[in-house]
Amino acid sequence: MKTNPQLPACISRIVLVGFMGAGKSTVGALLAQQLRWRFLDTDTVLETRVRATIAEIFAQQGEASFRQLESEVIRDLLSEHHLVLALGGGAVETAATREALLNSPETCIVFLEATLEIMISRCEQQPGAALRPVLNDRERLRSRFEDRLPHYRNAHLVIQTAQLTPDETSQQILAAVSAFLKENTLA
Ligand SMILES: Nc1ncnc2c1ncn2[C@@H]1O[C@H](COP(=O)(O)OP(=O)(O)OP(=O)(O)O)[C@@H](O)[C@H]1O
Ligand SMILES: O=C(O)C1=C[C@@H](O)[C@@H](O)[C@H](O)C1
Ligand SMILES: [Mg+2]
Repeated sequence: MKTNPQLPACISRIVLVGFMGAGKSTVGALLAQQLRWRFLDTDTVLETRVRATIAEIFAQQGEASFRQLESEVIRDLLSEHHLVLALGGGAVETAATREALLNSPETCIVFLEATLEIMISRCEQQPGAALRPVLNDRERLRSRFEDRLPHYRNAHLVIQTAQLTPDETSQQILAAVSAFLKENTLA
């Protein structure tokens, strides 16, 4: 695990970033349970808000429109406390989203890292893989991954997940942030 020096003095929300299949949704739910915080996933919040699936939004409105909606959802959720938030894999592509994340006080950003091959294989084992627009645009997948990496790496914590279970990943995050939690929410 790599820890960047600028971890916030107080943490009242944890945001998980990383490519599709990094484990943001899986680990985020576990982490929130352990902290007794709320867990939200921007993909799910967006789908509920727009009353359409991500595949439908991509097909009907295009990716630029999806990114705009995603950025609005993230901006809104960054005002919540005691929240673990899993971001969509491509959220860091949007400059306004990156800015909102880096300027959000008391927010700890955690990058879940693995190789592209491992993450593709994790995604392919999930139901609905055939409907995922970015996953299925295979020609652009590696360049998207490489373009996003420097943004993911701006996170406060970087965790290599390839050799870990989701529970071990969650435990590593807890160990790294527990001294910084604003309130003692651990049992
Ligand atoms: N060490 C690990 N950490 C996290 N997930 C793992 C790990 N090993 C295997 N997995 C599996 O990989 C999958 C990760 O998928 P998940 O939906 O959590 O990723 P995601 O980062 O939220 O992706 P997306 O950007 O597509 O929403 C899950 O099925 C999970 O069980
Ligand atoms: O990597 C991406 O661009 C995406 C990841 C998913 O979480 C969803 O936000 C959507 O399918 C796009
Ligand atoms: Mg997810």
